Amino acid sequence: MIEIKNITKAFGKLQVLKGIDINLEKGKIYAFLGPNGSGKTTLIKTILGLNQPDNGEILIQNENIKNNWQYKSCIGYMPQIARFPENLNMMELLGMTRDIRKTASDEEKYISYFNLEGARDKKLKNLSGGTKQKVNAVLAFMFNPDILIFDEPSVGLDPVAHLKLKDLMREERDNGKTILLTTHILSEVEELADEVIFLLDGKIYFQGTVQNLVQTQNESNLERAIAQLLLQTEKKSKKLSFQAA
Ligand SMILES: Nc1ncnc2c1ncn2[C@@H]1O[C@H](COP(=O)(O)OP(=O)(O)OP(=O)(O)O)[C@@H](O)[C@H]1O
Repeated sequence: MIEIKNITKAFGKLQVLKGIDINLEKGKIYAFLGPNGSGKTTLIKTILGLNQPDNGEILIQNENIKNNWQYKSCIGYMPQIARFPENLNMMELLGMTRDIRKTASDEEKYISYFNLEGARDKKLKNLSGGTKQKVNAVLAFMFNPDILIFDEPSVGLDPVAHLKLKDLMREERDNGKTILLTTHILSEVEELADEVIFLLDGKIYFQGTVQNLVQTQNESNLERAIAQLLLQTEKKSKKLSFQAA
């Protein structure tokens, strides 16, 4: 479904992605993990065409995404922070998005699912942070895309909305969608992820199931396995800087 081949990306002197190779299949939820600044959002934005990679290529449904904007219609994206035209109300925003996309949409289903009835006529600038995130969720799901990308989706959501979002992700995975998720909430990873992709220092440091990760680190749970991974890499980088000195 998504083939990522040797992607590199630098911002000035900062080499953020140093050669990423992954194949992401249909019907799976992939959780991208890694410390702050490890390149998770940069990789996601590259898949979305919001960043141009310096090298490498990305194929979605067998088509190279370079200079090809049509592929974006098969992706639903829920960003970390909602940024909307503030003077529109929710229905105007959804209507405008529908007019641009010109494809069938099912916003009413998701307005009702996320309990957004009361937000219909309110200006977006006056909505709470969590309500804006729910509007973002409606935008991500309403066109029934084959690929769904969530960047820290639970930030600001109340527990009911968070549960509903997780249920919907599982349902869509079971419908054959490919789901990419970045999160720092490890319980979310344990509950949802079919595979974990751990980014470190611009590379993929681990790819496999949560169970694999826990076993390879010889730990009792995901939190401890991740801590163990980070400790190992800290030791490695200290050793390298000691050798270089
Ligand atoms: N447009 C940009 N211009 C310059 N530097 C950038 C840009 N976007 C990201 N970076 C830098 O690239 C690095 C990776 O950032 P990125 O947001 O991909 O990390 P992340 O793994 O998503 O982090 P977090 O867990 O904190 O969200 C950071 O050092 C960040 O400052």
